[in-house]
Formats: sequence, C-alpha cells, structure tokens
Amino acid sequence: MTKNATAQSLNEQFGIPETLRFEDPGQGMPRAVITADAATAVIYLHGAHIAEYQPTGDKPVLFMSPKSNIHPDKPIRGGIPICFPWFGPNQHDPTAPPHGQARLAAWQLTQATKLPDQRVQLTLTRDIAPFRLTFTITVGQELQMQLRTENTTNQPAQFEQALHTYFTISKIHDIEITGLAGLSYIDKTRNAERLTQANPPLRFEGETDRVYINHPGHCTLHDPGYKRNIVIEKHNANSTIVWNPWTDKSLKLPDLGDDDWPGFVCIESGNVADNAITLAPSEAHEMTATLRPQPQA
Ligand SMILES: O=P(O)(O)OC[C@H]1O[C@@H](O)[C@H](O)[C@@H](O)[C@@H]1O
Repeated sequence: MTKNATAQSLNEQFGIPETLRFEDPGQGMPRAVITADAATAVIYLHGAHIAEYQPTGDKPVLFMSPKSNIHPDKPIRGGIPICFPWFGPNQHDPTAPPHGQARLAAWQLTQATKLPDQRVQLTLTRDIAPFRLTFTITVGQELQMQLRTENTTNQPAQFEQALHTYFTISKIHDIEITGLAGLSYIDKTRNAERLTQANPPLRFEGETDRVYINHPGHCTLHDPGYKRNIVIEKHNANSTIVWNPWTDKSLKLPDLGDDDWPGFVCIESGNVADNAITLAPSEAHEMTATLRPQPQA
C-alpha cells in the first residue's frame, strides 16, 4: 500500500461487505468506516486517527470538534490523536510540531480483518525515524488499541507517547475520575509544579492539565448525566494525562468551538516526562489501552 492510498484503492484491497468501507470526505484524506455487530467506528489514515467510536445502543464515546481541521498538514481536534515521539512542545526545538509528527503523518493500512468473534481489526504502520510504529485497533463492545514502537537503528533511542483520547461527556462539572488518588502529577496550569492528588475522585472546577506519572494502573470516567462509566485499562503505559481547556484556553484554540469545553474531557494513556521510554537497538515496546463503556448501576 502506498502513502497515497485512495478510498477506491482501499476499498478494492481491504473492503469487507457490510462491515468495512472507505470514503474520502475531501482533501485526499481517506477514512475507514466500520460497522461491526457491536459498534461503529471511523478511522482516518491521517494520523491513524480514530475519529468516532460508538457501541451499538450506546451514545458516542468520543468527542470530535465540529471546527476541527481535516487537512493533511494539521492535526484533527477530537477522537484519539497519537502523540509521538514527544508529548507537548518539543524540548529542543520550539518550531517542531507539538505532540510530535505521528498525528500529522499519513499512515499505511496493512491489514483489515473481521475476527471470528465479529470484532473488526485494522493495523496501520508508519516509520518516524528512528522508529517503526504499528497501531492495531480492534472495534467491538470495547475499543482496543495497541501501539508497538520498534527502534530500527543500532543506537538507543528515546520517545514519549500518548493516546490523546477525547471523551464526550454530559457536562464537565458533573463528571469524576477515579483511579488517580494519591498519585504525583505535573500541573501544567501551574508552571509544571509537582503536586499529589489528595482527595479522590478528581472533579473539575477550572482549566485542568495534569500529567500523572508512575501510574501503571487503570482509571474510570464516571458520567452520571450519561448514566455511563468508561473504564480505561492500559498496559505498559505508566502515565495518564487529564486535560480540559475550560473557557479562556478554548478561546485560543481556533479548531475548537468557544462553548465546546464542557462537553469533553481528555484522559490520555501514555509514557511521558519521567516515564519516557528508551529502547535499545532493535528493541520494541508495546503499549495497549482499552476503553470499556459500561452502564451505571
Ligand atoms: O492543542 P494540542 O496541541 O492538540 O494540545 C492540546 C493539549 O493536549 C494535552 O495533552 C496537553 O497536556 C495540553 O497542554 C495541550 O494544551
């Protein structure tokens, strides 16, 4: 598959009747439209970006900004951008794109399968020197993601990574997140001050931009308005990032509506800051994250 795959060539090579088709909403940015028994999903090859995921009979899980750019040179605002090989601004080059090149790159689809249990699985790859990335997405009652990173050189190489998941929520003031109590975090709204979260659960009263480090465990988003919990289970991911821009920051983001911020929260699984990964020559690392929506009891 070439980098310039079209919706037509993708349909010819990977289409699965009534289950997987490809379309191009414009700008030469083909996307996969998945209709599995248990869920639907939309995935752009640009950035290997999951834009939509909705279990059958449930509300959408992901927020997508109606003002998002859909352009080969721009990141998509919403869904699940992949941050790689750095997180946030580049430490050495302020002109480098924030959150790295992976979300700006054209990925290649290498495999699309309907599994015996009816889930649908796509695999996308992309080289971002010195790394080879392989992203495997499995769409069913849960959304499973695995990001494999291989060091293709004969030198050690370091990276950061995050699956920057935008969850759609009923209202930011009403949700809470459990699973983060007692953890250290870097507060990016306070000059990267290091603090400890004392009181479980996390609730939101203003701009929130926290990098929880040394958190190999899971966390849960509780949304009473949507009567839904979403368990975020991860492996080989020692950081959790929580972000909501609130009012003033939203005004500075042209690809986000001024009034969209109460309707989403980002809970990101990754390895950033103290948890950056160094790979030996030819070594590989696999991070997985699973989003598991559940009705509230
Ligand atoms: O606007 P971007 O580059 O998509 O980043 C959005 C946010 O992403 C979060 O992950 C960061 O912690 C925030 O600092 C950042 O503002």
